[in-house]
Amino acid sequence: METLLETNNLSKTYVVGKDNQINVLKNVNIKINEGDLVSVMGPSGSGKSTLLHNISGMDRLTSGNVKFCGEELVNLSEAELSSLRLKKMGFIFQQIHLLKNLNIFDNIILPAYSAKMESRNKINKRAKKLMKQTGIADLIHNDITQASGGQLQRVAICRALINQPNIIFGDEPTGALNSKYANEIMELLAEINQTGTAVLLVTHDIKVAVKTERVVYMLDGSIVGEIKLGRYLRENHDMEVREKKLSTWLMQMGF
Ligand SMILES: Nc1ncnc2c1ncn2[C@@H]1O[C@H](COP(=O)(O)OP(=O)(O)OP(=O)(O)O)[C@@H](O)[C@H]1O
Repeated sequence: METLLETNNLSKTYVVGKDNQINVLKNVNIKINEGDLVSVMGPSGSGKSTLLHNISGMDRLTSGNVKFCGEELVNLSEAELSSLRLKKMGFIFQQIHLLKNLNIFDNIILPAYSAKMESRNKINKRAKKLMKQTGIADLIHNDITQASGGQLQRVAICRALINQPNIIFGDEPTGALNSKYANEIMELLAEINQTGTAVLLVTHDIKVAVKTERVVYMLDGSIVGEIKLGRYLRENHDMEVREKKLSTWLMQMGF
């Protein structure tokens, strides 16, 4: 597998107030290969979201570097970074940021129309295909007020996938959903990953992490452990065995 994303001693420091420095990420080294399915766990405040923001170029690191698709993010301008994010990365968050003045279909196609990489006809066709794949084909004419939370997260997934990114970053993507919807969304992300898109998720939810291929654990700004669970869809693993393995390990980590 080719390396898709790699950090080298990634550190992030915030300055709060006059001269109070907080070292939120401390020499983090993480490698994501093409097609990986990884989750990041750890206690609140350990730096998970900050890691996601820094490896995806949403935020600027303080020292070290991040290489994504062969590009050193530190060398890119803001415009180059946003173009890279638009074309090669997809994002899903706990709070689903959809535009209220656009209907569901238009929210999905917007990033592709903005990227101008393909004809509108081709984009529309892919959007319809994604809506079908994610089980929301019936919502094509609906406004975003005319869908459930679980359906809106599927809309966000379609939007994240519309430019055929190399990776999807999810920051607690199931955090606002009930357990049924959360489970469905995680199944969907695992299926999408099967088609080759890497997925990196920040999560507190063992039920989400258990469906990922490996779990890294963050504590106080550092990655302090990693467990490999294997691909559950591909290898048809026993869920109970995976859950036991993961929860025992998380307990050892102090979760
Ligand atoms: N913009 C900022 N300015 C100052 N401190 C920040 C900023 N963003 C995050 N922090 C601090 O960095 C630390 C890590 O925050 P982060 O959101 O990455 O943690 P997390 O592990 O994702 O937490 P949670 O699980 O609660 O979402 C926290 O102490 C937080 O207060």
